[in-house]
Amino acid sequence: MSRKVLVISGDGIGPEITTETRKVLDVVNARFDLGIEFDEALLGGAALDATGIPMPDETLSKAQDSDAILFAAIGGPKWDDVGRDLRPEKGLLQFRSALELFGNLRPAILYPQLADASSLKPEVVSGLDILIVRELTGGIYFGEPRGIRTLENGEREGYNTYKYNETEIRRIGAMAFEAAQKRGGKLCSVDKSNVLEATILWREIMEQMAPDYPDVELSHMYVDNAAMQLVRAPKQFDVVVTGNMFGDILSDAAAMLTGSIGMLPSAALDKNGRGMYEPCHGSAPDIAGEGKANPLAMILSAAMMLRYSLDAVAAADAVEKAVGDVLDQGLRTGDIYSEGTQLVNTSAMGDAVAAALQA
Ligand SMILES: NC(=O)C1=CN([C@@H]2O[C@H](COP(=O)(O)OP(=O)(O)OC[C@H]3O[C@@H](n4cnc5c(N)ncnc54)[C@H](O)[C@@H]3O)[C@@H](O)[C@H]2O)C=CC1
Ligand SMILES: CC(C)CC(=O)C(=O)O
Ligand SMILES: [Mg+2]
Repeated sequence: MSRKVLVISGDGIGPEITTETRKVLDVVNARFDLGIEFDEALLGGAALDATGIPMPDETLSKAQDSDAILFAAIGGPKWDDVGRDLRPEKGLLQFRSALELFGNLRPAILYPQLADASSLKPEVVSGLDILIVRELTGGIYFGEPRGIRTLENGEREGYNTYKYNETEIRRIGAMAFEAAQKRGGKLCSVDKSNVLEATILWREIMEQMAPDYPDVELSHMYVDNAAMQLVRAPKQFDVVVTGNMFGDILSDAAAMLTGSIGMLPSAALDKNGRGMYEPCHGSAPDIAGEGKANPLAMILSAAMMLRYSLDAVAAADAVEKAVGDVLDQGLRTGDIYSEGTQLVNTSAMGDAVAAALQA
């Protein structure tokens, strides 16, 4: 079976956490005889520096020729002034869109060993296991028209367009309903339909779809309340489905329930299940190059890749167990450190996960 993985290490802490994730993948590749072939490509700031654009054609064609993509993160202050169309973030959005990676699964699971690191009290988060399904290639991050224009009175105005069509809503809805069927049978659709027309349609379509999934209990919540409920009583949620921007924001908040943004993996999937696997966090320029980054979100993203795109479930289980083992050993990067545990750097954390896999 062909297993070609394209690795994109990106900017900031990206190369550091990619090195650790490759260590882990190299061990499972050998131990489970997976035959994964790795290739590399540029995206974001690194691509802009090397080629003059943030998403080179070569990166897209390599991605189209791969079974899965493993991506770290892009961006940073170095590229703040390059212009809107050349920004690393623009390259990432173009890449997700070109590959039609519309469904972003962001599981927020609390490892019991990290109960002390969560922003909430242990009794509020213990056993937390929620899945945020974020629409990834539409909504206000992509809507046209957009821009900054000069008005008749001479002042400038920035504007964006929030829109979703029925096809976009139905395909993310189907992914979320199906996920809820496989989990606890509860789906909460998060919108702002008291104000935004695009989400009035969103809610209407979710309601229309519900009878096709009689085993799923559909509810709706406004996004402001959802943000509050997420930090008040997060275990009320099973699967949450929401648009691009709301999902971006709510999943960063959910990360803190699991101890750190450095613990939240994700899968961005197309309609055939081909995926790009990436931590939910960004390039963390404030700690880049210091050996402080937590590589576990990317390592757990690699486990999702093994499970969903490479048909290597036993290897995925082994990686997730190895992460639990190093947490049991008390090893912590700074973002998840608490008293009585052992502070380690990025590379020691990667080494420990790789060693746990060999044990
Ligand atoms: N998918 C991607 O490539 C994303 C890229 N970005 C870009 O990343 C750059 C920085 O954005 P920020 O808003 O600062 O978000 P960020 O997620 O990079 O960092 C936010 C905070 O979390 C910490 N952090 C993030 N990942 C960590 C890890 N693995 N271990 C330990 N601490 C970690 C950082 O040190 C920082 O204090 C920007 O250029 C932004 O556009 C932001 C989010 C996602
Ligand atoms: C460029 C941003 C939309 C990336 C981001 O924050 C994310 O995907 O979580
Ligand atoms: Mg984000």
